[in-house]
Amino acid sequence: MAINAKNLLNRITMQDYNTNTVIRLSGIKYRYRGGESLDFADLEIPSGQHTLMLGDSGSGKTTLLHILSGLLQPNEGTVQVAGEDIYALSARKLDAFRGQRIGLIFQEAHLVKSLTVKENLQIAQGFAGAKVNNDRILEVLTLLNLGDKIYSYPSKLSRGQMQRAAIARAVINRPAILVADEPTASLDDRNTERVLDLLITQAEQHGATLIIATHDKRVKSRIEHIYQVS
Ligand SMILES: Nc1ncnc2c1ncn2[C@@H]1O[C@H](COP(=O)(O)OP(=O)(O)OP(=O)(O)O)[C@@H](O)[C@H]1O
Repeated sequence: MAINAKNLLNRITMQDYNTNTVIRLSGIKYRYRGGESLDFADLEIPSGQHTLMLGDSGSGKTTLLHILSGLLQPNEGTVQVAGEDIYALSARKLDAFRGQRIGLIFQEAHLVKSLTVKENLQIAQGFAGAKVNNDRILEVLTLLNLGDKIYSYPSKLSRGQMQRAAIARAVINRPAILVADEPTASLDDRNTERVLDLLITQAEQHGATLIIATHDKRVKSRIEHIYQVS
């Protein structure tokens, strides 16, 4: 075949795409006990891309986030994250992998109530097998405007502060993938903008891949790529 600029470009683009894919889902099916099977379209997400998972309530967004985060093994299909077939890993290795590579933000903050904000971040560092790094904790909390809450217990935080503490915990280990489930649910427009700014800025600072699941139409204008869950 004659070598010309066009087919060279095609080859380079294809190779780049393949090596940069950070999440690859194929043939995924999940069935809750007694429920119908949820089937998901195949998905490839290039490293650093920001993706919105959009779908009606009950369509399976949370289920899919849990599957790609290593929390819920599908009945069928493969899940590759950063080149690893994650459900082929031992439970211990999968825990460490998740702690190092994936930052999760759930609908509820799920902070440990008996620990201060600082201690919650220290256990997140420990869970990923990293050494406790108090400088990093202060850096992240300051960035998220929570520096003065470092010794506070979760019960003393406002809803917005709790959510920012959950974002701090998700980004503390500079994960390659940041996953947020309905981060703007029940927030007013101003706070929705703030939370999205935080997530996008945090992801951009470390070139992280950002995945947000929502049925909040306000988020749509901020994220370029859409994966429809139906
Ligand atoms: N623990 C469970 N046991 C049984 N069925 C479940 C369970 N969790 C979810 N489901 C069902 O699986 C389907 C997908 O749920 P999922 O929470 O993934 O949807 P979602 O798109 O995230 O919804 P929402 O936008 O309301 O959060 C729904 O029909 C739901 O009822």
